[in-house]
Amino acid sequence: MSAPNSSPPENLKFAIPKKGRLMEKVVEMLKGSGIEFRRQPRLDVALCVGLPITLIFLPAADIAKFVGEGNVDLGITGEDIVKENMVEVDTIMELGFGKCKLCVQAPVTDNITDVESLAGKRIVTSFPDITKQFFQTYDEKLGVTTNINYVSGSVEAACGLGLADAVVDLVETGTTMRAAGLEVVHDILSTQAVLISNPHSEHKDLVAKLQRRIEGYITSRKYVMMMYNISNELFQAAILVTPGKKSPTVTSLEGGKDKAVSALILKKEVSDKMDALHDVGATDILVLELNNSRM
Ligand SMILES: Nc1ncnc2c1ncn2[C@@H]1O[C@H](COP(=O)(O)OP(=O)(O)OP(=O)(O)O)[C@@H](O)[C@H]1O
Ligand SMILES: O=P(O)(O)OC[C@H]1O[C@H](OP(=O)(O)OP(=O)(O)O)[C@H](O)[C@@H]1O
Ligand SMILES: [Mg+2]
Repeated sequence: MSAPNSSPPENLKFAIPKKGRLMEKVVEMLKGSGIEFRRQPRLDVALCVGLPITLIFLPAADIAKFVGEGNVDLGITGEDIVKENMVEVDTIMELGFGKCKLCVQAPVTDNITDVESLAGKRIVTSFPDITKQFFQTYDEKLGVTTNINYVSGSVEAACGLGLADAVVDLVETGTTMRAAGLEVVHDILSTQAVLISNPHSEHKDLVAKLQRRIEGYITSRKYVMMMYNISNELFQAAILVTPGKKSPTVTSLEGGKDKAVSALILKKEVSDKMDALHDVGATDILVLELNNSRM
């Protein structure tokens, strides 16, 4: 695989998915993290504004290999792809999107409950190495050879077409699997999108800066700022409800009888926390969206 070499040599090379659901999320995340770029139509390389970074748009399935081999410094792809490629990369952070499971799936009508009974049969997948590794133990135990065939997409069609007895593919909602008349026989692994870097990259400082920016953005998507007033007597009970990410910020209100508290709250807990604060006796409860953060 040759290095993408159309960027200034001193720039950090950052590979991101060129299409699909991961690309949409990554572009949104980079924008929110202040990593702006201008991409010309049909070009797979873009320079970042005000940062010595060249973005390279690549198929998600190729990114782990590019990072592992040092063709690029940094990349975003699925953990499933990192494992399938068996490359040595540093996983800098989990990104909280692209979450799904890699599962062994078989036709519902076959009523297979034990994955071991698929050893020695025909399996179709886009993850041949993980699949091979998974079935190896059963193959050795039973003295058989599972027949694993690679396809790059639409894996679920393989059983219906008579090409496979089972497939190994990703399941998120299960809609694709059910539409193909399949069911999960066994979960192999859980995956999500990750930021990965080449262990020998010369851009450690810039990688650390990008990590801080992305972490700040992720925190600002996960949390809101909750503010309220509470009397001195009820204060201890209230801060048990809102201990904050590190600790709440507390100021005394004019007159000294009440306190104003602000604390970060997980978005998913907002309604429960507001109810609990109301029950404790807090007033003037406000919830503010975060634009960005740096912890
Ligand atoms: N349904 C899904 N839900 C969540 N994450 C997913 C899902 N499908 C794939 N992924 C994650 O995204 C990675 C890339 O898959 P994706 O489908 O986005 O790319 P692609 O197959 O190259 O593109 P496309 O499907 O648009 O042709 C997968 O390896 C996995 O980590
Ligand atoms: O459980 P679900 O919510 O249905 O999602 C799982 C499906 O999503 C992905 O397919 P994609 O749409 O990317 O098509 P592809 O297989 O052609 O890549 C994956 O390969 C599964 O088929
Ligand atoms: Mg896909």
